Amino acid sequence: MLSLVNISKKYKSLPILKDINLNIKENEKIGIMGVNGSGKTTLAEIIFGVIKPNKGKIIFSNSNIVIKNAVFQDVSFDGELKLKSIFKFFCSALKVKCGNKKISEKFEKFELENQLNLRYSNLSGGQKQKFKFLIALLNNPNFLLLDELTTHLDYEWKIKIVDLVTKYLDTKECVLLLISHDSYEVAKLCDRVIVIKDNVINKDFKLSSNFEESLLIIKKMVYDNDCNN
Ligand SMILES: Nc1ncnc2c1ncn2[C@@H]1O[C@H](COP(=O)(O)OP(=O)(O)OP(=O)(O)O)[C@@H](O)[C@H]1O
Repeated sequence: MLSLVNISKKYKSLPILKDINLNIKENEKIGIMGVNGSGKTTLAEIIFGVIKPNKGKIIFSNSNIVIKNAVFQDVSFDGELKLKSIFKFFCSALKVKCGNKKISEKFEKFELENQLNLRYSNLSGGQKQKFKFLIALLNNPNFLLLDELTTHLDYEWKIKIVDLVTKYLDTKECVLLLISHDSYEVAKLCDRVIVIKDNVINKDFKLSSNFEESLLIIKKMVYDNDCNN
């Protein structure tokens, strides 16, 4: 569906990514892992066209229309705006019909109905994360990037959000790129993992359809834990 060919990125003279080659197939769910500052978000921003690489190209080999949506960890909305206004703005921009009843239903699903008329700046970190995810699903994307999806969420909401993503992915042909430090969500949501280290894709491996097995594979491959010991 999409190929990265010899992608390199530097900030000033500091290399972040060097000659990255990556093929992403239809419907793949890829976890992008690696230590802080290894270049995960940079790679995702290049794929999403937010920033340009210094070298290399991206080839889309699918004629289907790709609706790419993303939840970036640092992207925010105007804090003065109320959630309902932001939501309506996106409905209109994305040409999604949403009356008041539909809006209430969507907000209730994420337990944000009491925040509908609050300003974005008044939300907690977890509520902001849920709201960004709600917006990201508005137009049924078939290419979804989630950057540290559950970072600000408590345990209960982490499980719920992973569940909501799973349900969404079950009903839709969709590529998922999940940037994460969290083995639980990667094992739950992904079928393949790439690890960025020393500016390159250092590991690229498949996960199992069994969650427990996937957790063990991640522990072994990412954290170099020999699970038999
Ligand atoms: N606009 C920028 N200008 C200069 N350096 C940048 C810029 N954006 C990112 N970097 C640097 O690029 C490197 C990779 O950053 P990136 O955000 O891609 O890492 P990451 O793997 O997503 O990290 P984390 O897990 O902490 O979110 C970091 O050293 C960061 O400081």
